[in-house]
Amino acid sequence: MAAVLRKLIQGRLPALAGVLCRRSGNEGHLFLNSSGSTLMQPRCGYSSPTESVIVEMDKATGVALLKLNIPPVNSLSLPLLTELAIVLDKLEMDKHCRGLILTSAVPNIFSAGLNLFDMMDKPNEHYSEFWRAVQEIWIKLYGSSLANIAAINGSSPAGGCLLALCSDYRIMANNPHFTIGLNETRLGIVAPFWFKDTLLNTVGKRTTEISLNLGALYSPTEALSLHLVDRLVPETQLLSAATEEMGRWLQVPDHARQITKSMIRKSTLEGLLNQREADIKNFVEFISRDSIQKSLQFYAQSLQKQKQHIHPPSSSCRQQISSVTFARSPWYSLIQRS
Ligand SMILES: CC/C=C\C/C=C\C/C=C\CC/C=C/CC(=O)SCCNC(=O)CCNC(=O)[C@H](O)C(C)(C)COP(=O)(O)OP(=O)(O)OC[C@H]1O[C@@H](n2cnc3c(N)ncnc32)[C@H](O)[C@@H]1OP(=O)(O)O
Repeated sequence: MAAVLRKLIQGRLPALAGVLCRRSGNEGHLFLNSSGSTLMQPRCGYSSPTESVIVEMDKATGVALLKLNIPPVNSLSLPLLTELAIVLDKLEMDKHCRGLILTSAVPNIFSAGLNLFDMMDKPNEHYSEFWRAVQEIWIKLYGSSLANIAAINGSSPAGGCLLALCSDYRIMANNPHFTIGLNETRLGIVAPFWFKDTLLNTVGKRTTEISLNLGALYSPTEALSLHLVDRLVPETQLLSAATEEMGRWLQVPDHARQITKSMIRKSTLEGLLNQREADIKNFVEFISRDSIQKSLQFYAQSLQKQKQHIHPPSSSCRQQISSVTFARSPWYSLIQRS
């Protein structure tokens, strides 16, 4: 496979030779070194010692089912991101693995996005390490050489939505209680340029403009209409639909699909790979501001207060979800106080 890729890239697609990996420091994935040789490590097994990332490998099909398993909401903490990075590397290095289905083991939640507490009241060194780990996961997932399908079986705000956006295809459970979107502005923070680019590549400029500025969270039906997700299925059929869809992706020879994916995603990946350190510096400077810390604190408190004051949404009325989501915004807290 490495030989085929080398030949194709050196012989027929010289422009692709030497892309991406020189600055990435990532082994495997779609990154090739300047001589066109792959940077994959020797094959090895994989398992997650703490079971916060469950991997079920179907040896017959070469498809790995990866379930995030950090109750209550699969928030992406530094330990989870670190563990996920190790698992992704191992899958990428496994010569038998061709496809990855990403889902959640936590009922009703795909992922609540970045762990708020990793961005609050911490020293700058922690923010820096945390942001590097977030970047790493995006680079590994968005640049993965595996066919990657997200089986979105619950709510998926912010960083959770980003995880799904990294996939090649998104199938969501058609449950009106679930929401998905990049809601960062509602927390008083800003989605970084590479979150924005990933959304832009998926849904186009106008939808990105509206979604990001408003911090919009969408129901599955709305997400489908915006092409934020590709397909809706009843919850009970989600994994079988993802497996069936994976079959379609695996019918294409790996090298052809991988090079095609690399061509399409290369410039977006380079956008971050070319300025990782500057992006980390920017994040640390931004997140450590007093005003941003206050916004995050309001937001985290409002999440906890919701528990005390608002019953969890039990009816099928989507309006209720929207108002709960809005009520969690720090700005709403401020309006309420004034
Ligand atoms: C000039 C500047 C230019 C550029 C900027 C530079 C850099 C960029 C800067 C910053 C960008 C940072 C990017 C961040 C992206 C993110 O991902 S931020 C996280 C956003 N996440 C959310 O908004 C989701 C919040 N959670 C929810 O909406 C709900 O919890 C959810 C719908 C997921 C589930 O609802 P429900 O089942 O009712 O559960 P609860 O709400 O009751 O929650 C259960 C407990 O979990 C805690 N929790 C929820 N979300 C998080 C989280 N993200 N992190 C940590 N903890 C979380 C919640 O508080 C409850 O805790 P408790 O049991 O009360 O202790």
